[in-house]
Amino acid sequence: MADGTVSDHKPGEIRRTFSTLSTGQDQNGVVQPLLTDLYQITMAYAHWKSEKRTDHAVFDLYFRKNPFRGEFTIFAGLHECLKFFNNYTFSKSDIDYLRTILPPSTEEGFFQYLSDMDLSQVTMYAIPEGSVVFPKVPLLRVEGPLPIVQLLETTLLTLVNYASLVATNAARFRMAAGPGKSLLEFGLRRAQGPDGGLSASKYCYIGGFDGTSNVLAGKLFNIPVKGTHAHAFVTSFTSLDDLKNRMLQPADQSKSLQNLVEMSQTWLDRIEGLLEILKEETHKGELASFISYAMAFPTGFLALVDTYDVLRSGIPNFVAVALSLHDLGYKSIGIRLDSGDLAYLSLRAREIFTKIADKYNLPWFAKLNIVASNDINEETIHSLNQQGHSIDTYGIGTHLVTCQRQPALGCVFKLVEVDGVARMKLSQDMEKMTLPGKKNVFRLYGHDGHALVDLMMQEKEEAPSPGQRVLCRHPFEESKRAYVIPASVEPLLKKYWFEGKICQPVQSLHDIKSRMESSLRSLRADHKRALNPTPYKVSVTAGLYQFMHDLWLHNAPIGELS
Ligand SMILES: Nc1ncnc2c1ncn2[C@@H]1O[C@H](COP(=O)(O)OP(=O)(O)OP(=O)(O)O)[C@@H](O)[C@H]1O
Ligand SMILES: O=P(O)(O)OC[C@H]1O[C@H](OP(=O)(O)OP(=O)(O)O)[C@H](O)[C@@H]1O
Ligand SMILES: O=C(O)c1cccnc1
Ligand SMILES: [Mg+2]
Repeated sequence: MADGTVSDHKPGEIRRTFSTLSTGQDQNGVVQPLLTDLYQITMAYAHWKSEKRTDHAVFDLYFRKNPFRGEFTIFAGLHECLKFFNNYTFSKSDIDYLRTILPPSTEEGFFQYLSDMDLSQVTMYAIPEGSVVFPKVPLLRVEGPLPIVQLLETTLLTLVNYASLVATNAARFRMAAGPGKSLLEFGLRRAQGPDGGLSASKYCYIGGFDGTSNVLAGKLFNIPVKGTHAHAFVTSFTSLDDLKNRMLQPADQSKSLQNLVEMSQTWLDRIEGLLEILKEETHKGELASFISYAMAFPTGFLALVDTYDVLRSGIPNFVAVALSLHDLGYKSIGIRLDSGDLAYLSLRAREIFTKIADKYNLPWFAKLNIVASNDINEETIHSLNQQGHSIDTYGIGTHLVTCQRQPALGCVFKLVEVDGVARMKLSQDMEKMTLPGKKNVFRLYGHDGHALVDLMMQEKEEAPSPGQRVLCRHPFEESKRAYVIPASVEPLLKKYWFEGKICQPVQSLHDIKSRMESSLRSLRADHKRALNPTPYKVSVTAGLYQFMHDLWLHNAPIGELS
């Protein structure tokens, strides 16, 4: 991203790419077999002792409800799941530690079994990362020896849950802001710890953000890093006397050094009438800080203007320094607003920039970038849009990365089949029933290219074909059903892990971001609107419907009244 709006540092040539990470170093050494719940290990032991080592299990990873009162979710985290699979081995120190926490009666053979364990007998199908996904549909289908696949549950969930939640949050911010705005993730300081911060930067980028302030995320994931400066930089200056270095080299290297402090003061004199301020009112410590920043970044000057008074001090000081820089051949970038009424202040700032542009015949000045930050959430952006504003870039931290509106997605990992026999978890709550058996999933599209419905079916059933009518049933409500004649059909689950290897081309973060954009585009607008969106239909074939309802009746005990 090189929009030139905010000081940015483009990815360097020697930067490690996302795909090289996948083959080599771990981004996150924390992701390892012991990053799991104790009960996975105890179940593995019990399975091992019960001779269930070779039972062939199928598990589905899915969520039950879209987050943020929305009707869609962005699936993210798959690449990290594959890296986890690739590196899956219990080290000697892992085994030594497990010996200390399992009862002394634990048989030696089990520790040997763990030491020898790899994922060569595990197969994983997944929906491509960055896809729009819906409740109940398996995002991952993991098959293999029962104790081994069970052991993967917690780690897969921790890799998918937050990634998908925060990517979805980012996509919602992007939709609220609109395509023309720049979105920067500023959340590291407020995230749930260092790993939360790093994951947020990565998955917000997938979800539609343009960059992050997180430097390590930039280095690790090749994401554009961007930023402005803080209030502390402004308040660290008290007067112009704080400026020891006052001379700046003009852009034309053949010209001699010029005194930026004198030039800025002269410009303040010249603009005070036009801006209807008194030049004495502008804070001279603030002016000094702007001059200092401008000296350091003459081609990337952007000032935080709300430390003292946006209209009577911050903006006039910025304008004076920006016009001085212009005299020296440099174009400034803009301002950041971090408090007050962001709609009103952005409009007033634009008015002032336009006045200057007209008066001094500098059309670019009217287009200066206005960055807004300060506890912005999705509703704030919708509200700003309604009010009218002139913000070009949003810097968003807390609400984005902490997902304050809904802090967890609630993905689950459920057993659906053992040795070819379907399993089903019953619940009073229909939402919590598992859809039994090994399933395939297809997305059916209409003639206008929009997705109509996701259809799950038993693995043995024939895939739907374009132009052929197929009955799509609500999984639980008998009366809800519809015939669909799809214009096109997309199989959603692809084989990603087989015989100990990743078996699809590794996607870069940029590929995943592009998939997110195209996948979201294929969703009708009414499913995406902020208020009361229409639910997208997730359905099952008549065959799967009958199968699961028979199994349901078979498993549910018949009560007796007395
Ligand atoms: N025009 C606007 N419409 C809706 N919300 C806005 C608008 N302008 C700002 N906001 C939001 O209103 C809140 C204002 O925050 P707050 O009440 O803490 O005041 P503040 O501007 O930060 O003042 P101070 O810096 O003096 O504490 C922020 O969450 C901000 O995103
Ligand atoms: O508001 P967020 O969406 O979380 O975005 C990140 C915030 O981080 C910085 O604030 P800082 O840490 O300086 O604290 P303050 O603005 O709350 O005083 C910056 O000025 C933003 O306001
Ligand atoms: O660069 C910025 O302006 C920034 C970075 C982190 C948090 N708040 C602001
Ligand atoms: Mg702030």
